[in-house]
Amino acid sequence: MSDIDTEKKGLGLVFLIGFMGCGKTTWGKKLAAHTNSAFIDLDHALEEKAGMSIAEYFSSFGEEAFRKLESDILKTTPYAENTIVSTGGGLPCFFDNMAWMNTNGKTLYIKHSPKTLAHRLENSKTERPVLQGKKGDELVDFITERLAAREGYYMQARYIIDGLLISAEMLQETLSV
Ligand SMILES: Nc1ncnc2c1ncn2[C@@H]1O[C@H](COP(=O)(O)OP(=O)(O)O)[C@@H](O)[C@H]1O
Ligand SMILES: O=C(O)C1=C[C@@H](OP(=O)(O)O)[C@@H](O)[C@H](O)C1
Ligand SMILES: [Mg+2]
Repeated sequence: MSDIDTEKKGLGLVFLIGFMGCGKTTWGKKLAAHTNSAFIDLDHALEEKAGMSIAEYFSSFGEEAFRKLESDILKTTPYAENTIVSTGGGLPCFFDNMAWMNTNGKTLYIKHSPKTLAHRLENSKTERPVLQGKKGDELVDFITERLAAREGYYMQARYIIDGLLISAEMLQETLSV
């Protein structure tokens, strides 16, 4: 298929997955702009529906309720034909969410090392209650452990890319195959 065909057809429904700080939100926005696709960040959709921030939701209702609502929003959001969806880092690892995304769209895992993720997360302004304010070596150790537990889900993605090599063009090319 030529580039022109791909541009006309669009990328379809794409789910970006991976650990907190890997760049799902950042690159989801950029890829959507680059390919004239709609953009949805599921964390943002959840905050809109709940009428509060994720941090507030966690402290009011706990993680179990958060995971149920997150899964519900994933499956009930009306997606336009060409939409880039940035998921929350834990979403693929609960219920049948990963299988659901693979059935309904193309999944792409943005893979990074714990050290890079820790560096990004320490400098990010987004509140992430799962991290409980951890920093330095404690944060690296936490990510190493949590990533090992989650990677079996992430690796079920249809496409897996090295996050250090990412660009909007590279994402578009990968997802067009
Ligand atoms: N090359 C890069 N790509 C994406 N994010 C980067 C990059 N370099 C630094 N960052 C920072 O890393 C963080 C990525 O956060 P975000 O896009 O919210 O990730 P996620 O949605 O996967 O948690 C942001 O604070 C961003 O500024
Ligand atoms: O990994 C996780 O458990 C979470 C990741 C967050 O999204 P990002 O991956 O966009 O930070 C958000 O869904 C929530 O704070 C929980
Ligand atoms: Mg995000």
